Amino acid sequence: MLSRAVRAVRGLAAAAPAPSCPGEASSRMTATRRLAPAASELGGEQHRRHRSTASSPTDSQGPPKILITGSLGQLGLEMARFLRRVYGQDSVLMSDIIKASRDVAEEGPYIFADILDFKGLQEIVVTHRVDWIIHFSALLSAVGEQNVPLAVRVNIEGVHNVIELAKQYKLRLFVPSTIGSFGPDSPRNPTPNVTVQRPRTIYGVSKVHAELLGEYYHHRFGLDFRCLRFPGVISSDPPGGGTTDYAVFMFYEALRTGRFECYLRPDTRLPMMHISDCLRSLWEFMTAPTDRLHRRVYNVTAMSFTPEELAGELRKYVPELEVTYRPDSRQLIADSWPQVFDDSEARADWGWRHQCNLSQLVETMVQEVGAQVKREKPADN
Ligand SMILES: NC(=O)C1=CN([C@@H]2O[C@H](COP(=O)(O)OP(=O)(O)OC[C@H]3O[C@@H](n4cnc5c(N)ncnc54)[C@H](O)[C@@H]3O)[C@@H](O)[C@H]2O)C=CC1
Ligand SMILES: CC(=O)[C@H](N)C(=O)O
Repeated sequence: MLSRAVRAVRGLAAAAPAPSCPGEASSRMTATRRLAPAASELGGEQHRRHRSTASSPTDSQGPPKILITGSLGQLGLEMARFLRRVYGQDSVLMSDIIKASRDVAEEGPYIFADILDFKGLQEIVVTHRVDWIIHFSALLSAVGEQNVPLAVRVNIEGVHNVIELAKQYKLRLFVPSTIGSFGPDSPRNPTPNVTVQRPRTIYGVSKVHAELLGEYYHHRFGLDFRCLRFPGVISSDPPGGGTTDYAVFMFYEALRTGRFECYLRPDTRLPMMHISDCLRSLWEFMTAPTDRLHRRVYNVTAMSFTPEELAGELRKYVPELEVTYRPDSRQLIADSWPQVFDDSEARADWGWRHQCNLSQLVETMVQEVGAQVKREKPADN
């Protein structure tokens, strides 16, 4: 089965390795232009640079071997599909602590990896000759508040393990951060790359910890640590228990029932991004030449909207959509987060550009969620 993200690139030049948001012809042209040089770099200078920082200095050719932790979550599965398209099926090792479906297991290598088990991770890195780790395992903002001790272990101890491993074996390490690493004392509109960060969730605290530790290991030990602060990521895969998840749920409920009860107020503005932009930003950042990176942690975003603005756009496809609002504890979290994210440093330093705007995002989600909802319905006899 082709992934949703990969399906989204149909129509782009075959050489283009990354998914893009389906939209106007002009944005497809831009995607093709931007991606073609990146694809050609894979066999060239940039590719060799990957390997020169990797575990074995004698490997001067071939794609990087990439371990993704927490790869059965909302971002991990699509990231694995994306990177397998770029580097080949066997170059990407998916891992998690839950059992993969048969379909996922058949797509490429999948192994058990608990990020709390340092020796187990060490064995994986050595046995599979890992070059990059993309560390996705985490408890997100809302579920983190439900189980703080577990969030501390997974989000903080887990980062200690992968960071130490990356240092020992000279791996390139990506750890995502989030708009949730900011708090009520941060400027919210816009929120710059460097500003006050006093988050009020264990999720946010753990992400600030990861950012600072990664920067420290970079400066102290030369670790190739890379971190993007993502906004709410929207895809048709089930989200993992965050505050921005309402935006995904709205599509499902609109297309299933025409009604949606939102747990945030209608005017709650939050930064957001379609998964195709998220995956591409990560890959472009991971392959950016070191001399372009003036920082190790960058904000990235695509848009900001409120629940009522999203509902307004969605009514172009579901005119009868009724949305009611019943704010719960997630409102408090959202009220402390950025409303508009300033990602100008990522744009200036390594050329970040989003491709998917609100209307394109809604069009894509309506198609994908619509197809899923259709499959849920029992077939007519
Ligand atoms: N989805 C979003 O909107 C955003 C996500 N991020 C970050 O991106 C990363 C991935 O996010 P999602 O895919 O949405 O999360 P998710 O909640 O969907 O997936 C997280 C995965 O971590 C795994 N996991 C939990 N405990 C583990 C352990 N002990 N060992 C190994 N794996 C374990 C879970 O089984 C799950 O598959 C997270 O670090 C998150 O903070 C950042 C900003 C936005
Ligand atoms: C923005 C995030 O980090 C995540 N989606 C959450 O809401 O917790």
